[in-house]
Amino acid sequence: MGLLINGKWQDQWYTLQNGEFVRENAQYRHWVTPDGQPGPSGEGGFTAESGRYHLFVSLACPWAHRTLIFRHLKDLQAHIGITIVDPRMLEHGWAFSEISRDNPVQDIRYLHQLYTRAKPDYTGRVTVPVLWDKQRDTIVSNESADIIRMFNSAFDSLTGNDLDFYPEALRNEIGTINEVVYRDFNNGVYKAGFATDQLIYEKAYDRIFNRLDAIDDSLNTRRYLAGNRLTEADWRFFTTLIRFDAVYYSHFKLNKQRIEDYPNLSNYLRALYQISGIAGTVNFEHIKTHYYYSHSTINPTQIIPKGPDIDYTRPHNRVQAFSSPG
Ligand SMILES: N[C@@H](CCC(=O)N[C@@H](CS)C(=O)NCC(=O)O)C(=O)O
Repeated sequence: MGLLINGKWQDQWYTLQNGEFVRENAQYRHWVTPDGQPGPSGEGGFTAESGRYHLFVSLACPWAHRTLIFRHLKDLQAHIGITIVDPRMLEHGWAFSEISRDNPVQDIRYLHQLYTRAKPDYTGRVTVPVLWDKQRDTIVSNESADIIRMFNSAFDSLTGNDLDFYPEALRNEIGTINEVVYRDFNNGVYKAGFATDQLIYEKAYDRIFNRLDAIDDSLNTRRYLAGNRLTEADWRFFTTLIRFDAVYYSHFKLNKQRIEDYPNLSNYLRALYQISGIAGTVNFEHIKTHYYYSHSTINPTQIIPKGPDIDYTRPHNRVQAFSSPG
């Protein structure tokens, strides 16, 4: 675990601010667009082309997981390759192991070498996911929220897949949901888990379970977070939800209750998991290994729990609950 300072790797744990983990903003915010025009941020010149871009991901990471889900939902597998890092993130940070022989960037062992290849004096954290441009030999984006939006539409004319998880009419609603779900849940679990101050931990814990209670209630009348349509808001929520009972409940001390114990959330989670191809993006071995083995300040023995034993393929009630009577 560490970061780059002026292009030099330093092995160190997160620097907290008065006991609180504060996430660093992603530094690469360019956009792939259909014609290479600049997107909402960064420079232009990143035209959507088959085989030009490559994703570096961890199967453990909830942020990287979003990009894998969108690569699948939008039929981008044949157009965008992936390299999966080793789940154990230790003194060199994310590293490539024998499972990542398909790395298009040769002669690198660690992800930080990809960052310094793009910018030799890079200063900052070295995170997954990374969307890499093989043609310009640089990073397009290391922000999952942007990458899923590019995947949602930029390659549509190549794939012929025009499924839209960020529909114009729901954008305000999706934005509002994303903001609170990020603050209280996606990032909230890290705030609780990495806290070195009791009150900071308890504040994050309360926010998480208040938010889960509210969403569980809202799922009584809404099939998905933004109403009756499946959107990016659900997929951003899903990647934290699916890790909760296996990791966050115990490793991050979020043990008020499990997602399994929520009537609506547990069914909603299984419904998303059972959408075609999604289970294939979920790898509990990588997920558990990463957190329990890499966070040695939290789990110094590096013992990885065997359980839990939850069957996400068992039936859910979401279709039945939302089919109109008669
Ligand atoms: N804003 C980024 C956050 C990505 C992120 O924090 N990834 C974690 C893994 S789950 C990481 O690579 N952490 C390494 C580090 O912070 O040193 C995104 O959503 O893409």
